[in-house]
Amino acid sequence: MTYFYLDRFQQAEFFAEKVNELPLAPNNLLVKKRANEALSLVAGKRGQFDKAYQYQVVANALSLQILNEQKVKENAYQMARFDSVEKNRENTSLIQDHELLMQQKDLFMKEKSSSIMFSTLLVGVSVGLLLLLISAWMQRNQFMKQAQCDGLTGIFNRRTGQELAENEFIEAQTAREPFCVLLMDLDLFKNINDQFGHATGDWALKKFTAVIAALLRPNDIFTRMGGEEFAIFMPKIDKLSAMEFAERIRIEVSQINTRYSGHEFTITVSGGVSYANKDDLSLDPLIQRADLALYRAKHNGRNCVVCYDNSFAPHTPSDPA
Ligand SMILES: Nc1nc2c(ncn2[C@@H]2O[C@H](COP(=O)(O)OP(=O)(O)OP(=O)(O)O)[C@@H](O)[C@H]2O)c(=O)[nH]1
Repeated sequence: MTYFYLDRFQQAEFFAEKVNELPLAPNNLLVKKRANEALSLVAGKRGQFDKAYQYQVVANALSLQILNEQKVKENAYQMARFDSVEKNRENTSLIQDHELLMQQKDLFMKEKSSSIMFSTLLVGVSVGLLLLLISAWMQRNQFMKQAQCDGLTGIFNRRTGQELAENEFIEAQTAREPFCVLLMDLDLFKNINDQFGHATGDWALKKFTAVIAALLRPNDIFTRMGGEEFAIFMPKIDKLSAMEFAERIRIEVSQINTRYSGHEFTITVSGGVSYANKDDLSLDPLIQRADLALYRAKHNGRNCVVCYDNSFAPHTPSDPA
């Protein structure tokens, strides 16, 4: 164009032709348009109006193409902007969703931890209560045992043993079943205490109890009546079997090895057996008769068993056995 305005048409035409030969790439559109305009002007100056017109048409077409290119670029730019705005919006929404999720997660974790705390507390309180109940129950059992049993030997004390035996006796009488009592008294026990001391006497009482406990039947009620006097209340056993059992006890006791007490001595026991009559209304007369038999055993020289019979008391009720 510069050459054209300097009236150097030939040079203007030469360079415009050169530019016009460039390929129809988007970067070349503008220069090609200007080249065609220059060629059109040159042709117009030379009076070649047809040619000028054609160059002008090409220049216009190129202008249009340039305009289209710009529009396409603008559209692309707008689309890109729109995309970017849309992506930003999506990002913001995603971030908000994420924050919401995190808050929900936080809430869930808090709820979970408080529920775990509550469960732990509940389990702790339950276990504590259970332990308290168990210890109360064990204490109750211990108190009951202490109230029912003799502290030294662990067998029933007189009150409990006689109470249990009384019930068994009434049941036996109602069912017309036999019932026997064996009263036992350790022989010359005072001598053991005096010679070897009270602790050895205690050892002898415990050993004596253990030996007899091993011989008892499940129904027998073994009782410490007091001091060195013991009783076995025997439901469902006749006087013959009761005598055999008493004799067995006597022998076993006489064979106790006392070496483990630290002293060597002999333990013997005397026994009195009585049996229930149909006229007996309570356990007391049986115990009294067993006591008489025991007294007779002591009188007979100790270390023996005597069974009560009518000869002890000629005026007592008749003996059906
Ligand atoms: N070590 C000890 N001795 C006891 C216990 N209870 C009673 N005794 C003693 O037992 C002895 C009983 O003596 P006595 O009643 O004279 O009778 P015994 O010496 O066994 O003579 P006999 O019964 O006639 O054979 C007393 O010395 C009491 O102190 C006890 O729990 N432990």
